[in-house]
Amino acid sequence: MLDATDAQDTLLEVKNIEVIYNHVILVLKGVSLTVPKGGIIALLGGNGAGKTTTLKAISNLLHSERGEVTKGSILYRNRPVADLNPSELVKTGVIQVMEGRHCFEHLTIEENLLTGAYTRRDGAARVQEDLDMVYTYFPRLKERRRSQAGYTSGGEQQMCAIGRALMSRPETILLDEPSMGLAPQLVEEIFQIVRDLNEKEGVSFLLAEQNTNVALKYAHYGYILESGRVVMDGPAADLRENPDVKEFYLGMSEEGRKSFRDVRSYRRRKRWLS
Ligand SMILES: Nc1ncnc2c1ncn2[C@@H]1O[C@H](COP(=O)(O)OP(=O)(O)OP(=O)(O)O)[C@@H](O)[C@H]1O
Repeated sequence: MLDATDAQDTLLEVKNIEVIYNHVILVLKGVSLTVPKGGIIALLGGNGAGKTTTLKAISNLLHSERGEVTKGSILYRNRPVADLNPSELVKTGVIQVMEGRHCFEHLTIEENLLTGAYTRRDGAARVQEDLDMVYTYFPRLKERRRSQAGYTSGGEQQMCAIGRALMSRPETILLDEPSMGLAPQLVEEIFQIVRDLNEKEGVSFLLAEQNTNVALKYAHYGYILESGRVVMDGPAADLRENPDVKEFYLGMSEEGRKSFRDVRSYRRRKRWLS
């Protein structure tokens, strides 16, 4: 079993980072996490917990949003990512799939996938091989390859966004909320593909998810963020069994499944107590 604390094969290390937007809004208040080689690591938490901000801090995308890392450090293979712009980061092996998919709507699925290969200089034949590899994992994309992306379903666009990221031959994919807006069966299908890519292609994932249930089913290790802080972390199997995680994030308790309303009032109680 992979352990996120196994320093030997560490790819990504986020060390105690603080992020401030617009010079005043403190959003991350000391977040640390590790992605080991070959890991699927889940970054969990509710709306506004700071998941997307953490991913953007890693891929150096905060500047365009007037955000900056004001404390701590982020290292990829022991190299500070602050020295790299997003395209250099892609060449280093890290790519982010943004929340909301962001396909080029007027391009076909295949044209979208090919845009993911723009940093590569290893020739058309290798790119074609990888396109075939993407179609092996996503047969739906093969069927829809001549369709304009804007006319494909939400699930197909999510697949397209992941497929496009794969075309850069990444070592690590930062995946922001892959389940967003998708039907449960499709969410499982996408997570199953994430697992396959991890096991067969060796791609590591850091995935931000509100859907704790599905994320902990497929991830090896999880970090739970609340109000910009990591409040809990551990192997996914342990988190799934943890009574607080069950209560607050899986909507279950010792007495059985709790309603969302119960959990909400419990959360309010927890806030008053803290
Ligand atoms: N560009 C920005 N300027 C100011 N505040 C921001 C900006 N982007 C995000 N925030 C604030 O930072 C906090 C964390 O947001 P973030 O998007 O990282 O959370 P999240 O965990 O990804 O939530 P969600 O699941 O809703 O996307 C929120 O309070 C949000 O309002």
